[in-house]
Amino acid sequence: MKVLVNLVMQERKAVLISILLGSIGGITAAGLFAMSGYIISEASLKPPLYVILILAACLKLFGIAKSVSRYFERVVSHEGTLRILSNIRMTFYDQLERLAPRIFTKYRSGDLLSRIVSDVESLQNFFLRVFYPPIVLAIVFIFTIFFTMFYSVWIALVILVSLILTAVVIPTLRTKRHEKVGQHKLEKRAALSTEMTEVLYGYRDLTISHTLHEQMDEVAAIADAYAEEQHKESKALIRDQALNAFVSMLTVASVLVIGAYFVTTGSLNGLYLAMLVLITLTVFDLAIPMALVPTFEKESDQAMTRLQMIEQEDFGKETDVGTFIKKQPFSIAFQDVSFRYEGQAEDTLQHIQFMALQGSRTAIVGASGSGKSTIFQLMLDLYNPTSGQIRIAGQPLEEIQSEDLWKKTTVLLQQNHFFYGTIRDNLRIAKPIATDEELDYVLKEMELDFDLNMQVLEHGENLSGGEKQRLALGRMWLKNTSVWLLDEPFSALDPATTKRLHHKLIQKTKGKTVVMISHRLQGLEQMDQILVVDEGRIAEVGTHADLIEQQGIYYHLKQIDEHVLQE
Ligand SMILES: Nc1ncnc2c1ncn2[C@@H]1O[C@H](COP(=O)(O)OP(=O)(O)OP(=O)(O)O)[C@@H](O)[C@H]1O
Repeated sequence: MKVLVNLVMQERKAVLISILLGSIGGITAAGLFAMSGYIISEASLKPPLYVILILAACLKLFGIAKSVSRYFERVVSHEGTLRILSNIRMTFYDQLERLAPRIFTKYRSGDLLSRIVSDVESLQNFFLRVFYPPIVLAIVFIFTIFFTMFYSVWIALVILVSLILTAVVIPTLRTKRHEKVGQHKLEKRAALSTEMTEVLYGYRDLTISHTLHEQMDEVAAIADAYAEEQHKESKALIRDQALNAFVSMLTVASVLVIGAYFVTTGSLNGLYLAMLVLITLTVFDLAIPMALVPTFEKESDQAMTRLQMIEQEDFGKETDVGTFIKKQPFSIAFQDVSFRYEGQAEDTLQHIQFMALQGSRTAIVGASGSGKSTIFQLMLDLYNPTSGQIRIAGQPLEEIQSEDLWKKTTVLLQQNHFFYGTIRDNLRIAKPIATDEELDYVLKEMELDFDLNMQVLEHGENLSGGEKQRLALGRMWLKNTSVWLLDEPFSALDPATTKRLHHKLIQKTKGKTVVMISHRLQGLEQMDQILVVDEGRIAEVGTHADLIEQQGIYYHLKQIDEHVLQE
């Protein structure tokens, strides 16, 4: 709640103008109806024409003032809300960006989508319906009560008591129930978004495996549950509004009865009765939406809490502290590093110890599942070691800002994302200022015969596996920092292309620190050291020649590799 108020108060000017215009709108509306009541009564007494004319002119004035102030109140408050939402989105996006590579270990993408779209969207009600309308209502009521007191203290008292009932007592009594309904609705909405995202991602696989219908049934069940929560909420809202409307009507009736009684006793001039009844009717019309305040307040609060959960999530690293990596290219050292994935019974990596010297080339090889990519992820600070230490340029990794590390490394992962757009857009991710000549050169280096304007479909759907890999390598060519980390850069390429690109890679990375994971064992003769990983341990270390001479795991893997190639 405090956070929400702070966010709204960043738009102080919009808040003040909305309150001012809202109050003018409310008071002029009350004035308009009061004046109408008065004219009706006055007209029955057949006053001179000029009196009617003056009153009618005032009526018009009130009408115009009411419409103009209402219009600008809406404009200012909605513009303010849009700015507030935009600030929230930016803040949330900054948090996501900071946590992005690690966040998927704890959150599913559909849930994140729901937070960034629906939860942020829910917050618009906070300013528009929760924050300033009650202040406007209070101002209009104070004005009305003082105005009414001038004619009858008792009628003013009736209005005051009814106001407390509609604006405070009834909403407070119902807050508890709304809390549950709102919470369930947000949870169901997040679940629906999560399941829908999964189905969209896996649509093709589900269709091929004939399980789409079952999956869609599950989604439909969640959608029904969400619709039910929405239905429950709508019912509660309507009930509350109806209750407020009932109290309002009761108040109007009371004012009429009490007023009529005072007219008969002579303590109220009958000329003012219609005016008092109509002013009461108008101001209570403004009070009816107050029934919705607790619901929207709770919903905003819960949505904000869901957004904040991510900010408060402990991903095991303070990314905003630490010094910068100054040395280029830098060395990477693992000192007795062990690592266990959350929820796993055993360590995936055990006592990993090695040093990739600055400007040297290291290859990590080993069987599938031996832990090569995990070493990589630790190196990139995507996970923290369970024990031991990783040092970058001699500094402990935990003291280095992840973003600084990522900025200074050229990283190729096994899976790379391609965006809907052109080849140019997809390459420029690595270097936004790259010229077309530069991009064309990179495409040529990657042996890709693409036009820069060629359309890339979502997830690179219209590219082959090898094309995607070369396009991703092209990004590396463009980024070209002094440290390269490559996870299976040629796994989707044929041996001949692999050989040519491997050669180019060696040329391109001269004098840089290179760590490359490789399944296949071609071209590792140029590596300064090869680490052979076996079941989470480093089983062998040495150059190609050393390891061949040792006739250990590497030697055997190499023999199998060559055998496979010959086949
Ligand atoms: N996020 C994760 N949570 C739990 N276990 C994981 C996770 N990622 C990988 N593992 C497990 O850790 C082990 C090592 O995986 P890793 O991806 O490091 O192997 P790899 O040597 O790179 O394999 P490949 O050559 O097939 O890519 C595997 O048994 C894998 O199942």
